[in-house]
Amino acid sequence: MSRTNSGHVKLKCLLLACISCCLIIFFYLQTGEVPKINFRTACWKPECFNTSEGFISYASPDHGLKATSKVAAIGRNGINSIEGPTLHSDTYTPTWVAVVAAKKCGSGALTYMLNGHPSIIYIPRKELGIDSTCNAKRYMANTIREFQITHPDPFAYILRENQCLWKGRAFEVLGEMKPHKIITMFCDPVHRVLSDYLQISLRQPENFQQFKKASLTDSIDLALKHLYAARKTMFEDEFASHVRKLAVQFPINHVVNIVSKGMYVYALMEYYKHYRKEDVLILNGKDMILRPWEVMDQVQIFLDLPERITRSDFYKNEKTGFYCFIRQNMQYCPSDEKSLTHSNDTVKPTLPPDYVIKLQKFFEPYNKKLFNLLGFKMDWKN
Ligand SMILES: Nc1ncnc2c1ncn2[C@@H]1O[C@H](COP(=O)(O)OS(=O)(=O)O)[C@@H](OP(=O)(O)O)[C@H]1O
Repeated sequence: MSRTNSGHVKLKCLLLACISCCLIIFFYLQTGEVPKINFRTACWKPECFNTSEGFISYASPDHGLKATSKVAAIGRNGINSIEGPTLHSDTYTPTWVAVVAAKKCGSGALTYMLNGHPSIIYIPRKELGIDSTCNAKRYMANTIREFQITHPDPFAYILRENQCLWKGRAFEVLGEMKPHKIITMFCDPVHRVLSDYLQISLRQPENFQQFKKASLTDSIDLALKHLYAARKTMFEDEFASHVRKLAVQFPINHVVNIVSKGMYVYALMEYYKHYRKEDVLILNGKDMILRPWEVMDQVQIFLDLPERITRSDFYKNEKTGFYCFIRQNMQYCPSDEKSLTHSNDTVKPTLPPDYVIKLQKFFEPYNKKLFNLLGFKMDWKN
């Protein structure tokens, strides 16, 4: 072999090695798994790179799951086209659902009640023993696999991870373990400010220290000042991403967050980049308080589950004003201390009327954008 020829061969090898490294890094970033190259079935044609059944197979432990097989045809909402692990047979796999609701909009009651459905398993995050499931990709993927083995029967697994609402790409890192469907819940952003402030000041005093004991109205003023100034100096896209970052990068107790977390449109926009609209269910927190059985119905239809939770599973607790859920051996009936802003017989804090107006004015354009994106309005009036 001539010197030039061997030089070319070396160069080609080097190039091939570089491409392989890039692919491995890309794959790792996407899935959190180190890919194992199966040379026997390797396909180096460009079209192979577009399919999940190309030359890469998973090196993760085999729990009896076929990592690359297709999700079977289940449900009328089209999840049959989603790639995912198949359990035990090629014809059935449970639906993975992530509840990512706006903080203080009623997702606690929602998930608890849904857990009363015989075909739903709600997995509390504390059971997973991690702080956040948005980015703990390897851990999440393994835990989900294990749950699928220990609970092979139920139709849907629900995980509540409200922190992920502001990280629209959050679940992408889970790769094939990404939830199939998303349930979110929004409520009146004006009332949410009060609810959030009280939650931090009364229930999380350790976080409240850092609020520097700003009063509710001082906190709102500071937050509005920041957000109006940012809006003025930034382009729309830049501002949207700034709002998303506030919720994620600023500490939980940052005053700006009590207002910015009500600008739901900027959270939802990101979700729609990663999920089809029909795979995202938007619920109204107000319905959860007034007609929880209707919310349950929406979820049952969305997940294509048999209607097991009905109106007769609810009764009103006149003392708290909330509906309680009772079904077989499950009961959810929060005491009047659970709610920080609602109760029928104790005086709860309210927002001063001038602050209601200030906040309504601030949220108006963002609510409008949200309703345009949704194609329907949410009634948040009391
Ligand atoms: N049935 C029932 N029982 C109790 N509470 C109910 C119920 N339905 C909705 N809500 C409203 O849920 C609000 C708390 O929301 P979250 O559970 O999402 O809070 S958190 O984000 O998990 O901290 C909570 O807000 P506050 O009343 O402002 O505390 C409730 O109004």
